[in-house]
Amino acid sequence: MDLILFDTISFNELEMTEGKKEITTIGDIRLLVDQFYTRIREDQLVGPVFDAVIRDQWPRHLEKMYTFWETVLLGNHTYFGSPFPPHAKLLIGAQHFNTWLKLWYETLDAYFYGPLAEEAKWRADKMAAMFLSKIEYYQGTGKTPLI
Ligand code: HEM
Repeated sequence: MDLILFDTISFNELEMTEGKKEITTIGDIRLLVDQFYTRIREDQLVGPVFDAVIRDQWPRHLEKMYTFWETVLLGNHTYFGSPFPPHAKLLIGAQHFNTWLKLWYETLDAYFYGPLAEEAKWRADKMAAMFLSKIEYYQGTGKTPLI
């Protein structure tokens, strides 16, 4: 009986991590970011919002996002921007952020497991909530964001 239980647990753990890896290198960050924005661009709700701003500058945007997530997850400080301002005047709300987060979680779960994969979800959750609350504030008051 014990043996059967042990086998079941091992099998489940194997299935959860099979073909996946922990996030450890800039190559992992690039894979994550590339796969995520491929999903973003294919999405009918959020894809057009990105494309309207980024147009033919996707390589530049992806390079910036590699540095952002490399800084957040690997602690190599290569991103020196201000994340919020490009979002301040976008006509987006809770539904857009929910879709963004769903695609982010799906991409992470498709390729990665482990503490940094979970941290990537946690960080994105917090930033999405912060962005949304600032956007709603600016949309409600008509004020211009300072930072
Ligand atoms: C539906 C939700 C979102 C939309 C539509 C969106 C859209 C955009 C757009 C249009 C840009 C500017 C790209 C450019 O000018 O090249 C941008 C930049 C960026 N976004 Fe988002 N974004 C969303 C959510 C998020 C979230 C949740 C995060 C953080 C986890 C994030 C992090 C960033 C960062 C770091 C930049 C670069 C800022 C800089 O110029 O330094 N975005 N985003």
